[in-house]
Amino acid sequence: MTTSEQDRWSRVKNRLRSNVGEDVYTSWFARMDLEGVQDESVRLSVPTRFLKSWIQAHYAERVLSCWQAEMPEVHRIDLTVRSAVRPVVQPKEAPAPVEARRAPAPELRSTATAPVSANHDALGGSPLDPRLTFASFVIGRSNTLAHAAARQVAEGRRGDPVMFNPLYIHAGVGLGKTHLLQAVTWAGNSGNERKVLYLTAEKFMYGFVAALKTQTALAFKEALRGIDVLVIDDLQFLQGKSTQAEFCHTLNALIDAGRQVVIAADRPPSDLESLDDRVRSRLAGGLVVEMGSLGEELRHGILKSRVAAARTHHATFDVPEEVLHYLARAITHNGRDLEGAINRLLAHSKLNNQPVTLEMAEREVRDLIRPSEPKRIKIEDIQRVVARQYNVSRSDLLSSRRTANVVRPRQVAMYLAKTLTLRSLPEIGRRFGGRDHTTVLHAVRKIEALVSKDNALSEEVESLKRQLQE
Ligand SMILES: Nc1ncnc2c1ncn2[C@@H]1O[C@H](COP(=O)(O)OP(=O)(O)OP(=O)(O)O)[C@@H](O)[C@H]1O
Repeated sequence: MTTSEQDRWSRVKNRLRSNVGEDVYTSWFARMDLEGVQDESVRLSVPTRFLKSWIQAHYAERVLSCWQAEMPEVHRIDLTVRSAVRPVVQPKEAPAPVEARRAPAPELRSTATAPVSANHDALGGSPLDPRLTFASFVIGRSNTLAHAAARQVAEGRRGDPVMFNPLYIHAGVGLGKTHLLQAVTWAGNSGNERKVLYLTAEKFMYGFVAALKTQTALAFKEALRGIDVLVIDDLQFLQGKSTQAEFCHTLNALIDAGRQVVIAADRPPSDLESLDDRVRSRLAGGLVVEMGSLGEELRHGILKSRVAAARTHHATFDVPEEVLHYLARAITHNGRDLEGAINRLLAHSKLNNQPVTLEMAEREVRDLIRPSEPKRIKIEDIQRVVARQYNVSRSDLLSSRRTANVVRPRQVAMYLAKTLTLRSLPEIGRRFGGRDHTTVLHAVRKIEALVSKDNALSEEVESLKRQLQE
């Protein structure tokens, strides 16, 4: 490549960087090379097929226009996968020991077909519950999309194009994240064709720390990257700079190598405040799906499926329809309480040798219902729900930005914090990026005045309240 071509390429890259932003640039373009320019076409290369198809699908136009800004005569970009155009040159020096020669994160293509069982087994995924499968997962309005995406991932075969990567599922406590992730793991592993590894973020963290201590970190990383589908649960618990850096490498390496990553957390990527910006943007770059609260119909379905599961071991156990309806209406909190209720009815009817009745159910699950206790709403929940409704991030709400699309949602969130929680104005101010209590008071008054005359806003606020109180 001539010096002038190199200079031009640097300028195009700079344009691209400012066009797409630093995060996107680093994730997708940092390893794109110029192979040559001929007449009207430019040849670029990337190290993996996945990068190629992603850039073609999402950024082809922008890459072309950045080139055209430098060279108007360019009308075509040919993007190739590097190994196909530039054979890897073996180093001349004496061969390094095998461990040291292992490829770092970006060159993981070489592990694509490597046998991984030994290391994979050594990795030891987190334990799986045999009951948490697709067969026992009940589909309802709030989880249809998450279920469909998870199924699609589970049914993929080695070598299939990966449609959304990572698949990121978030939901509140007990709404079925672990169930869905373990279902993906069971189903993915059942064909024995792919290696699917399920890890909680804590296990990932401790596995890495333990590996570092026993000097096996390299083998651990290799093993981790040698699997086809990595499933990570409870990502909100991932902490520590070096673990996060390792997680980021693993994520990039797997995604670039066309392997699937599935993640669950209790909040969207933008709210994982302890994670580095680059990781967050990479997480948000796949498919992010929220599972909402369990509606009554879904709760009823879950109860039914729990009873059916119990009956496989206790054939005489039965729960009348009216009891199921009562429980589905009364236990609104989460899936774990539904499971607990059925377990109690089962224990009670077995131990006392009595059939389940409505009266027995009311007595046995009383503490799971807490009818008079209003749900305690947290300021973070308000911020999360408001941010989602207005399509801004939670950090926007806490920031000092004063654009209209952020100011109004922030005022609504402050108003809800004042009306739905017992927090004082100064406390609310502190929780909204360290604002003064007079700012909160102004927001509360403003929204109070507006809802009395603006029907649309009043409906929005009511809908937010319903979502928070559900
Ligand atoms: N759609 C569903 N179908 C069947 N069971 C469900 C469903 N949603 C939740 N459950 C059940 O509710 C219980 C809690 O679900 P799970 O452990 O998956 O929640 P989670 O979202 O991972 O919670 P946490 O945030 O506490 O980890 C489990 O027993 C699970 O089987």
